[in-house]
Amino acid sequence: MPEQSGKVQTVLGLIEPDQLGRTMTHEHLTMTFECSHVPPASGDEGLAAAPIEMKHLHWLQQNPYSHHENLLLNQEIEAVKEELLCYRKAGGGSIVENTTTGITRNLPVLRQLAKETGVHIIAGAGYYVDVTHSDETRKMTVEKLTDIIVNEILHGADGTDIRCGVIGEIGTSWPITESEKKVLRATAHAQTQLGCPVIIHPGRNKAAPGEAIRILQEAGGDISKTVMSHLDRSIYDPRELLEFAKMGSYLEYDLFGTEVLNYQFNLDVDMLSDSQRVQTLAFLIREGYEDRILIAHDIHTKHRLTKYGGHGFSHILKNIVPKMLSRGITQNQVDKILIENPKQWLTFK
Ligand SMILES: CC(=O)NCCS(=O)(=O)O
Repeated sequence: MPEQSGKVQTVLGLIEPDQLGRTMTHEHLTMTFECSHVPPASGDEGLAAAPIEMKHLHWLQQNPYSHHENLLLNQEIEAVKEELLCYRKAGGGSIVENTTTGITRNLPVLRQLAKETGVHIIAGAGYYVDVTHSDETRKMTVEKLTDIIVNEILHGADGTDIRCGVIGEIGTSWPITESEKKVLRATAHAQTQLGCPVIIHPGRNKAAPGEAIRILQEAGGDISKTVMSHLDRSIYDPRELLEFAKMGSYLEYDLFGTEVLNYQFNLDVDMLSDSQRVQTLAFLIREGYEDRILIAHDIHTKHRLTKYGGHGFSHILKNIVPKMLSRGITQNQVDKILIENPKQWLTFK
């Protein structure tokens, strides 16, 4: 039985699950997102190249992926540190930092932030979406990929002795590519060996979450210990959502704070507002899924930091929790979503 059994693995070492406290299960503290750059609309090239300024903020909020500098969250370590101190003050305890290979994971920075702020940080093992896979990664067998992921959890990643505490976010596109399928199978095999938590980034299509879960399931993965991220932009129809929920994964609404008219990555999607996210949580609770819900902000660009006029890492604790309570979600259910469910998920079997 690995030493992780019954514990949660942070970048500073193993902790007791009860030490986690309120936990955001899908965030990034340092990463790059150039892989997802969207060319600006014709006429907006000047805005896309201008420094981030108050007078451009609305444009940036609506076009976050068209501004190169906005995609470099790794340049904001000091601002993120300030945010984490505020997060602690607001009652936050832990953050899952699921930056994986391909979007510039930086484990020494995560360890430094954990030491300086007292926030427990759980780092992610594995690989982001196909466009970020190296030729070497693409050529690897499932066995080789499994070994790498297991090693990132048992011994440390990126040449450090800093150990990841969760596999993911494992990136998938739509349709899921061959290289991504291998990584999903390796994820399931590593999870079988380690009894660890897994988190998946689905492609931007309503069929994507189900397909990723099916691949994991066929490879022996433990779906009850797997989180499906980004449901806010993936499955809208209530009946389809309940069909997906039956598959048994955690259901994550992790784009709290994102309010956009056009979702740049898929213009067919009407991105949920925060009010609609809260309504969806209430719906899932009524349908009996309160043990399966997780929430977060998935901050991955500069403009969502308070330094740039954004909502920051404390938005859920300061603004969304009161809204949940005012819409009939009980304090006990809020605590389940923010404390108990993350704890169950993050504890190694
Ligand atoms: C870092 C990351 O993968 N964020 C997800 C953005 S998306 O719009 O939900 O795909």
